[in-house]
Formats: sequence, C-alpha cells, structure tokens
Amino acid sequence: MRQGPLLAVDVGNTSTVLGLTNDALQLTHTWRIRTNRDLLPDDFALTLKGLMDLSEVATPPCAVLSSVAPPVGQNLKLALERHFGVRTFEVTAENLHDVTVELDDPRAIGADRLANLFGAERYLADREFVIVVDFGTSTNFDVIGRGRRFLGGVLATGAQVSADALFARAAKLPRVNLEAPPSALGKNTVHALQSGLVFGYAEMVDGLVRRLKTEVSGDALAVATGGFSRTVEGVCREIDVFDDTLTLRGLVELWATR
Ligand SMILES: Nc1ncnc2c1ncn2[C@@H]1O[C@H](COP(=O)(O)OP(=O)(O)O)[C@@H](O)[C@H]1O
Ligand SMILES: CC(C)(COP(=O)(O)O)[C@@H](O)C(=O)NCCC(=O)O
Ligand SMILES: [K+]
Repeated sequence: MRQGPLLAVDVGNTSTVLGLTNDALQLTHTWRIRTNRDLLPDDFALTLKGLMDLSEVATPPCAVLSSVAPPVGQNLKLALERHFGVRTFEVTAENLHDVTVELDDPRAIGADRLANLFGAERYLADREFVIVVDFGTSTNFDVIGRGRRFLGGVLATGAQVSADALFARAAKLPRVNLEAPPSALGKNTVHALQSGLVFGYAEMVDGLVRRLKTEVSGDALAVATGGFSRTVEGVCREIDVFDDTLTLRGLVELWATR
C-alpha cells in the first residue's frame, strides 16, 4: 500500500474541494474554494501556496485529481507540477483498469463519480450495493456494486440550479435561502418557496432512491455527500448515511490502490 502525505483535489462545477492526508493517508486538512474557469496555472499556484501557508503545512510530493470542469483540472495539474514538483494522478476511466463502468460509453463518466465509487467501497462490506447521492451543481446518483462495478445512475438538476432558474423567470419571487421551512404548508412567500425547493427536492431524491433500490433488487445503502447534503439531512427519509468527505476519501483510496 502506498504512503502519504497526499493532496486530493475534486474540481466540481461550483466548488473545488481539496484535502491533505498524513503519512497514513488519513485526511488532516480540507479546504473548499470556488471553481473559477478563468484562472491560469500561476493563479492556482498562488491559491495553493496560500492554503498551505494558512494551514502551516508543506506541499506533499503527490496528488490525485478529479475534474469535471475543464480547463480547471488541467491548469491545476500544471500548477502542481511546475511550481511544486507534485506528481499528479488524474482520474479517468481509461486510467482505472480494475473498474467496470457499465455505461454505453464508459469514457463519458464524470471523474467525480469514479472517485465516489472508491469512496463507497467501505460501505459495501455488509451491503450488495451502495447508492451515492452527490448533491452538487447536478445531483448525481451513482449506483456502485462490489468488485468495483459502476452500474449507472441518475443525473438530476441540482437544488441551487433549479432555484436559480425559478428566481430568474418569476419577477415577484424573492431569492430565498435553501433551508427547510417550519412546515410544508407555507403561510408566506418565503416559506412556500422553501417548501417547494427543499421539501420538494427531498421528495424527488427519496423517490429516485426508492426506484433505484427496487431496480437493483438487492440490499442497497444510500449515502449522501456534496455541498447541499447537509441541508437535506433529517429531511430526506431514504438516505441512510451522510458522509461529507466521501469523494475526497474516495480519491485517496483510488490513489492508494494504483
Ligand atoms: N459548505 C456548504 N454548505 C451548504 N451548502 C453548500 C456548501 N457548499 C456548497 N453548497 C451548496 O451546494 C451546491 C453545490 O455543491 P458543490 O458540492 O459545491 O457542487 P459541485 O460538486 O458541483 O462543485 C450549491 O447549491 C451550493 O449552494
Ligand atoms: C454530472 C456532473 C456534471 C456532476 O458534476 P458536479 O455537479 O459535481 O459539478 C459530472 O459528473 C459530469 O460532467 N459527468 C459527465 C457525464 C456522466 O457522468 O455521465
Ligand atoms: K462534486
């Protein structure tokens, strides 16, 4: 088994999440920054140096990176290699020969979903399937089976994206925070909107998890992760576990088994 320290980076369409491990490959630091497609390699070098200096840690010799927002992934990789001499492993389906991606075109899979496959493995010990629900810009449902099988899943509009679409089209609706209101029955515009946007969203997620559990017809555990997952904790009834660092730890596991 390979040894740390290691930097794990997951570039999503909204946020870039970074994690640093110790020698034993346990996460000791995590950071979340805005994904900005305009930044160049030298900009990223400054950001990375800033984060490391703020936390008083050294840049590790190796990194693992998943990106679904080109060219951010490429520019970050260049920054890591040029400025810090960090050897960077980039996650793609072609790089992972021990993973079976059961999609029509396996190369089309998002790198974050491959990281989630590895993050799900620790939950597979006593279950046949894990459904990772990753609440990001899009809400992904990634269905994972034992033996590193990616069975497929669902891509749904993210909660913030659907809220933004509604605010943009309805002149009299205020922008509200995406948080659960006191009851489903709203007595004012804000609570009524929050009911639809949070409870309505949670019902959509619960319904899809139920459908997926029926379709795989095996024992399945649903695990939530991603920026919006904390908001639906206690609201979604079909989600069994909340795991904020599933994707980052998945990246670490993935790298460790190369
Ligand atoms: N720390 C946070 N706490 C609560 N909500 C968050 C947080 N970070 C992101 N979000 C919300 O989660 C959604 C995006 O999730 P994120 O994981 O950043 O997406 P992506 O993986 O696409 O980059 C947005 O709706 C955003 O408002
Ligand atoms: C579905 C996604 C946009 C999710 O990205 P995110 O919401 O995390 O920014 C990303 O995984 C992606 O671009 N996937 C490619 C298509 C696929 O996985 O089938
Ligand atoms: K993500």
